[in-house]
Amino acid sequence: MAENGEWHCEKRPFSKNVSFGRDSENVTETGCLSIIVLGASGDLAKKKTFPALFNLYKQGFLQLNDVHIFGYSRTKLSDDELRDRIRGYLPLGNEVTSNVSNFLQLIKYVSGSYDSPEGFQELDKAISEHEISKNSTEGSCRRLFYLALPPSVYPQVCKMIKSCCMNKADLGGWTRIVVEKPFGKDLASAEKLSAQIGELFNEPQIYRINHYLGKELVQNLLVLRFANRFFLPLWNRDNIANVQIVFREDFGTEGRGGYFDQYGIIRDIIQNHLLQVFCLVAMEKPISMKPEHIRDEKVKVLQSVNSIIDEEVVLGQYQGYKDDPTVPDDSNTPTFATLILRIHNERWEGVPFILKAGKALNSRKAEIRVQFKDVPGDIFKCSKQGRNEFVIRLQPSEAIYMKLTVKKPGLEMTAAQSELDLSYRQRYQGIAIPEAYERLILDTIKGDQQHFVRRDELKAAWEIFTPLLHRIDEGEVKPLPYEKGSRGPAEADHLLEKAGYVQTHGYIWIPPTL
Ligand SMILES: NC(=O)C1=CN([C@@H]2O[C@H](COP(=O)(O)OP(=O)(O)OC[C@H]3O[C@@H](n4cnc5c(N)ncnc54)[C@H](OP(=O)(O)O)[C@@H]3O)[C@@H](O)[C@H]2O)C=CC1
Ligand SMILES: O=C1O[C@H](COP(=O)(O)O)[C@@H](O)[C@H](O)[C@H]1O
Repeated sequence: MAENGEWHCEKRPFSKNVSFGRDSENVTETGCLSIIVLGASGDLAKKKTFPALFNLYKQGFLQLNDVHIFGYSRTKLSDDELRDRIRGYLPLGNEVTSNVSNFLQLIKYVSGSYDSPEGFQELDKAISEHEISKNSTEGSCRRLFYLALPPSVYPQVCKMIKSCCMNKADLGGWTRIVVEKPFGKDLASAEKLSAQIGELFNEPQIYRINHYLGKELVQNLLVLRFANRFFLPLWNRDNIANVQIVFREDFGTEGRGGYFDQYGIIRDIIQNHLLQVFCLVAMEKPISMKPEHIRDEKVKVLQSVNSIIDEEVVLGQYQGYKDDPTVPDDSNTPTFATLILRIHNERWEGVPFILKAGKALNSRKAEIRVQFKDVPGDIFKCSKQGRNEFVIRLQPSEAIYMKLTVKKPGLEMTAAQSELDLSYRQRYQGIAIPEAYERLILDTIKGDQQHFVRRDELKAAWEIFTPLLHRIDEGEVKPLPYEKGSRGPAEADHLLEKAGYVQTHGYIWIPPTL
């Protein structure tokens, strides 16, 4: 931040960094960089991966004289055809046209299969040609493989990368792979996938991406919790009544029904995105901000979570979900879930963490809501007004606000609910908040694994949900129908109430306008 209080993003060359968690410390990164997007013809690649690379390019993190980007998939495409597919998805501000075309010229396409060496050998040749053209010493080059592919092909693709496309020697260069969620369907399948990939790559080479960890306010959580004195004594069972972590979408699974039906809302959102947020809210203070220290604490809190009980789960499926021709008529897949996690430790015993996610609801938002207990000896009858709440709005309209009771302005001594409000759009005017993928891809290039999921963390996450997921898969726990555009099943609100959440009636936070 500049002295005048404004934030700005410097245009700068890719810097040598000192992040913890790199493949090897104290190595000067001089070799050229190849970013290979596998599954380049797909949805994620065009909507997220290439746009994120474009943003990094615009800010000077990817340099024309240093970086090359390769797309790889089975679809037969020319370089220009791939560029044309991508062009329409690039986030254009007041863009100079030459920026877009220079970026697109960085991209080459190679077509090949995922399970035989020919295509990968051709890819390796193309990468090597690029490296040679940049006069890079063999072995000093950096190769980043982004698997924008269905997880079913991860093992074979990793084998092919390992046998055909690795950086040739260890002269400061590296080979890293980025894998997308869903990483497995349950504990056994995730462990199998981890073992298959783990035989080929070391943990520091594997980046399990979860884009929620790249969101601005998720990245803010540890700072908020551990850099502010006033939260430290309050953040525990003595003061906090309950915590909600909520994800809502106001659209259904249209166009993705086939994928979604095999996974459901718990695997799609709760086991990964909401659980990562949960870790950051509930974990103990790490020894330092080093990635391994943070991830150690996340694993500890995950391992302290009790088994989920059926009485603390409400599942829903929106009416019309099964109209999608790719969804079976007898689908038992939940598109909505509210469930309670309970942590068996000194800080959190007895505090319900309510995780809620749903598709086709009445609004789109993601937030964390920490509700405090009632004031003891309440001389103002504050509890009638509602409880103190600390809310972190992850999206849309990023904000942090604190609901508190104040004297209503005027002659009378009346208490009323109000808020201390840090709305980002208002407070940080003119600051573009980076896209999650942009940040995370930059981390993979820097070798910073703080915002990526470690193998033992993933295992602990699946351990929490697998028994419930199996009961759902077996049809033992069934989703309740709910209307599209509603709040979800009413039973979910009853569960919240039962868990001790007290809703403030007649109060609504309105994001300030400029
Ligand atoms: N799309 C999104 O918004 C998000 C996606 N993800 C994850 O990212 C990954 C990629 O997602 P997305 O781009 O949507 O997926 P797509 O279905 O678009 O698949 C990507 C590419 O993979 C190839 N492919 C598709 N199905 C198969 C198959 N059965 N066997 C081999 N290759 C196949 C296709 O390329 P070709 O046929 O040309 O080889 C396709 O273009 C997935 O793991 C997904 O869960 C995560 C978060 C959000
Ligand atoms: O991973 C996924 O996330 C999106 C929601 O992402 P967001 O950044 O827009 O909140 C969700 O729609 C999708 O089902 C899921 O696979």
